[in-house]
Amino acid sequence: MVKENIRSLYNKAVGYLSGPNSTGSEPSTVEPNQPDPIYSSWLKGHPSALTWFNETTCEATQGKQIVVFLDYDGTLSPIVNDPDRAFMSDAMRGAVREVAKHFPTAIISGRSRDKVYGFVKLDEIYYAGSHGMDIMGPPSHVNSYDNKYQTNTMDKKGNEITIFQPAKDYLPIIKKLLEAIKQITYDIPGVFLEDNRFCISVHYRHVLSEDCGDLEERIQNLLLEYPLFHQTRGKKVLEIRPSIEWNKGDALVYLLKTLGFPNPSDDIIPFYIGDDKTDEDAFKVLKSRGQGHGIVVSTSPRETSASYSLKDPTEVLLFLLRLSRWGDTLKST
Ligand SMILES: O=P(O)(O)OC[C@H]1O[C@H](O[C@H]2O[C@H](CO)[C@@H](O)[C@H](O)[C@H]2O)[C@H](O)[C@@H](O)[C@@H]1O
Repeated sequence: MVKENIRSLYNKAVGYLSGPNSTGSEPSTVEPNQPDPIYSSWLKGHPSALTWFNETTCEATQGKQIVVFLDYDGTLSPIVNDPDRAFMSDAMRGAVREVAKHFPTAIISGRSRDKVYGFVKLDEIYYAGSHGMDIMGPPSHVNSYDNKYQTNTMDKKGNEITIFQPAKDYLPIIKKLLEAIKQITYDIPGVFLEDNRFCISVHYRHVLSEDCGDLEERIQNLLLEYPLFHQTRGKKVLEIRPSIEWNKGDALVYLLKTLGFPNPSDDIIPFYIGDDKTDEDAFKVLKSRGQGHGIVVSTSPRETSASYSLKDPTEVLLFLLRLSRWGDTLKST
């Protein structure tokens, strides 16, 4: 039954990629007819994870624990104009669910944890919101983190979980900062503010290009009054966050520790798939630990610490389905 589900999801994704005359075999249309020479040369340094993750590489993972980390926007859902409508397809949800049946799986997003959960709606995975500053992970008995920021509790199903919020002390001031940002940006048409609990997103996708400089200047000036915060950038978004030494890479390490894999020498293969600048922190961690594989989602060449690439969420879907099929094979052997 599970195998049937995976096969039908996989065929659907392959059919989608191959177009209406699809034979159901691996899509040849994944490669454009006229490959861009710059992209092709970049691909040599960051090969497609779809090409690379074949039977031989799967075999090489045998005996090792695969752990899967996923970004949300631009990875599990396509980038869309309205941040409130970045829905995940049922096929993608099904694929993540299947992967999580075989391997510990976590989503690490810039969104608030509640918002990501609202899109993903899966109880069988872990979530880290606010760029990793709000983690819902496995029960942690690890002492190396400040217990002040760590709470052991139960999820809806009565399973033990740990909430880790290293920027907890900043909550009251973030609320104040959000109000201040509202006040200085209300007269710039197209600005959309998103409360990501421990971070604030200032979206400028719909702001006229001639107003963008002004918007950024106002934010910079305001941040002079809030020295405990700084601004980073995502896709058409300014992200305001507490200046603590914590990012998606730290969240990945935290989750690996609480999953029982504290050391770079542990026999595990973590995969991290993401499309944004903030995902680079996680790619760097994997690279420096010499553990697992970073997979960047990008249709164009870019500077990255990831080793492999996927073009878009549709290719992410195919990759996840392939991973879950491999998990199925492992189970039956
Ligand atoms: O870490 P992520 O899960 O990738 O979150 C990063 C930001 O993603 C969202 O914004 C981006 O996606 C929107 C929907 O596709 C798009 O409209 C926006 O322009 C993108 O920047 C999210 O809304 C932000 O709060 C996150 O910081």
